[in-house]
Amino acid sequence: MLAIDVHDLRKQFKVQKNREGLTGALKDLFKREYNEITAVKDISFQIPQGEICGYIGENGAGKSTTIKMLTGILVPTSGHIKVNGYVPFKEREKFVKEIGVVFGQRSQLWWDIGVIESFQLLRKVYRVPEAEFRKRLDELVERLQLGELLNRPVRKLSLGQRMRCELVASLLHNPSILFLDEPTIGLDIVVKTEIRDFLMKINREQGTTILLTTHDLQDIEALCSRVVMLDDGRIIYDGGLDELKSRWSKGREIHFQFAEPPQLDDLRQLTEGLGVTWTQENELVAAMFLPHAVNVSDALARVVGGGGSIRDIKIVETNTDEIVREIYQSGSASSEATRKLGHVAANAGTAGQAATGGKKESADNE
Ligand SMILES: Nc1ncnc2c1ncn2[C@@H]1O[C@H](COP(=O)(O)OP(=O)(O)OP(=O)(O)O)[C@@H](O)[C@H]1O
Repeated sequence: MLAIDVHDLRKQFKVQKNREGLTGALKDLFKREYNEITAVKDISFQIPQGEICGYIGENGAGKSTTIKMLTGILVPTSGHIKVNGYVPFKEREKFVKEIGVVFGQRSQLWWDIGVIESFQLLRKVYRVPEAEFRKRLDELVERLQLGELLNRPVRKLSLGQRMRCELVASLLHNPSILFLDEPTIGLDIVVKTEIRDFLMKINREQGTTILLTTHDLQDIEALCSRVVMLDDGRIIYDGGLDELKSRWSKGREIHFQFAEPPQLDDLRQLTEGLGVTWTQENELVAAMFLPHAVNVSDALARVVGGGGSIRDIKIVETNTDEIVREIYQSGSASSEATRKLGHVAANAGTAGQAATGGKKESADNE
């Protein structure tokens, strides 16, 4: 059985139009006018059990709306969804036991009570037997080093501590699918790394399927073998991360901060023949741009060995938004999208055999 099976999924929102001025407001009182926004436009994708898949796209692309439909919070306008064999918005009670959800920007823990009490409440909500709960809690607390936090109220936790507690909360009932919406947003690199390692482990050891929404390409690099990219409600890419990066991101940028103002010509000479380009960022910082084919350590060695006194070196990482933006700017998105959509459609065709019968479940907006 597929973990997630989505066919022709669409979500439209009705948004009230506000007419201008007093007469407009009066007219609105008597006869409301509405605009329709289509946030998700007939998308199809399938995720097998045990996969970690990144779900990316610019702000407003429709990621959260998809996740809300997949977790049963929103009812689709049309299309089919099955998550672990359930139609999320229809079979909620049974279905929620199968999934864990973490929205980085929102908490599922109660603010004023101790963390452990929130966990106990969730145990009751999910009807987890006490012995099983204890065993799981001990394991998760040890892994995420939450021991001394358990009795503190959530409002007194740092963001990193809270996020680790949110993860435990989402996993207490041992779900087989985890939905993570920006789980590392605002965290420092140490906590981000801890969380990524933890997610890798639960995926490897327990086969947990993970759908991850993020703007942080490092999250994707650390965790995902596959990426589904959304733009304006449509899937424009579904495939491996490496292919996406080599195809769409032009390369890496390294910033060197010098003790004395650097001479770009000298730097160009040092790296001659490598195919890198140099620009001046500010008085003391020069930026080296390396296309993918260039070996990073070769280029670094040449600059470092060049004799200038370097104060700091920073590798500037591309984030997912930049890749998405580059796709549009390169102007080749449409042909690529067509090719990829063809690929997606082909996949949907095969997976379609596993999908439920032909009846179309559709519902009104919430
Ligand atoms: N409840 C709603 N009512 C009306 N429009 C909505 C609603 N929820 C989302 N939208 C609209 O649907 C579109 C997609 O929004 P969505 O939140 O799914 O994007 P997103 O990809 O998750 O963006 P972000 O990265 O900013 O979270 C946006 O144009 C948004 O304004």
